[in-house]
Amino acid sequence: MVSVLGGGAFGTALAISLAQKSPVILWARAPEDMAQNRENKARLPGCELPEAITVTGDLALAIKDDILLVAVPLQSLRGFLAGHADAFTGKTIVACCKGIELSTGAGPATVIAETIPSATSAILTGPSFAADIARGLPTALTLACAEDAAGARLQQALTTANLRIYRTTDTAGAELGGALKNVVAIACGAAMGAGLGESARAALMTRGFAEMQRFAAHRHADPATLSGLSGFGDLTLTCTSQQSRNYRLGLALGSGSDFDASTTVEGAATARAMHEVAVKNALEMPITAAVTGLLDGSLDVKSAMASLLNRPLKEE
Ligand SMILES: NC(=O)c1ccc[n+]([C@@H]2O[C@H](COP(=O)([O-])OP(=O)(O)OC[C@H]3O[C@@H](n4cnc5c(N)ncnc54)[C@H](O)[C@@H]3O)[C@@H](O)[C@H]2O)c1
Ligand SMILES: O=P(O)(O)OC[C@H](O)CO
Repeated sequence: MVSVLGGGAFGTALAISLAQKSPVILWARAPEDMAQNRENKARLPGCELPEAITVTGDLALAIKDDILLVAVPLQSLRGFLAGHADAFTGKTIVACCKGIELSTGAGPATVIAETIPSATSAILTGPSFAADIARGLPTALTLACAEDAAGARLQQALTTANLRIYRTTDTAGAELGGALKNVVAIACGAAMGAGLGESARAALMTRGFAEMQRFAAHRHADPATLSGLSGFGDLTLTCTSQQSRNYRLGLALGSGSDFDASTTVEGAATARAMHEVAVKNALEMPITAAVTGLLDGSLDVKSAMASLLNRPLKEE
């Protein structure tokens, strides 16, 4: 059996998807409302929880299963795993989060390997909105696991009628694609929010993709992974849809409107983390630098765009 740890939008959607095949335990920090109303009103309203889902706040019960999908935000992943390290020993842990740690520059597969070395670690990533998965709309994701046999087992276990899963052993590429596309989505939202137009967005997506490839090469990821669902696929979705929280944060920054600070926006911390790694390693990441400036208030969108346009001309 599979357990899902994390009762936010994505954890709930994955549990709903898996419940088509078998019973699922969904662990949440505050399970009461979901358990009582059979709906995650706070994060995924309008999606009924099937009977096959047991909602619990008892982590020991959830961790009994062998396959554990962990859907907490990336910046919380290390603390969450380390806080229950004994219980996670020897398990198969699939990180369902996207980002790079601010304190270390590590992605989710590395965080699992460092905190629970005895675990088999994997990542589930790619273009998908929780609401689409929960509604049973067709979706394709990437499962990355360095051990191919374990990856194949997970691929089988997590595939459902509407959720098609591809697999790779390139965990570095999969974790970077999912993390970095969020930063580009903030940039695209900001450009659209400031009224700079769709041509500007296309330029940011393309040059943002070049930054993703550069960063991934620095981490020895396979360039082909970046061209797949977890990279190009998720970049396309996130930079073009108002369902994306990263894109919506960008829209708010660009248009000067308010944004609910309690929203999970992985790209904000990831932009800062990437920028630090880029500066330290002399990687050219001007869009990431511009997003970092927008987030800390040192740049506005028009001057950020001007700084990108005024860079020395170069070959593509
Ligand atoms: N929502 C989507 O459409 C979607 C799709 C694909 C991937 N993701 C990824 O899933 C991850 C989670 O996002 P989400 O959409 O579920 O966010 P969310 O804000 O809806 O939920 C986050 C959940 O994590 C819990 N949480 C936070 N810190 C915790 C901790 N220390 N211990 C235990 N629980 C903790 C919160 O209580 C909350 O229930 C992110 O990395 C996101 O990029 C989300
Ligand atoms: O709402 P976002 O911006 O976190 O995007 C959700 C998923 O990552 C899209 O694949």
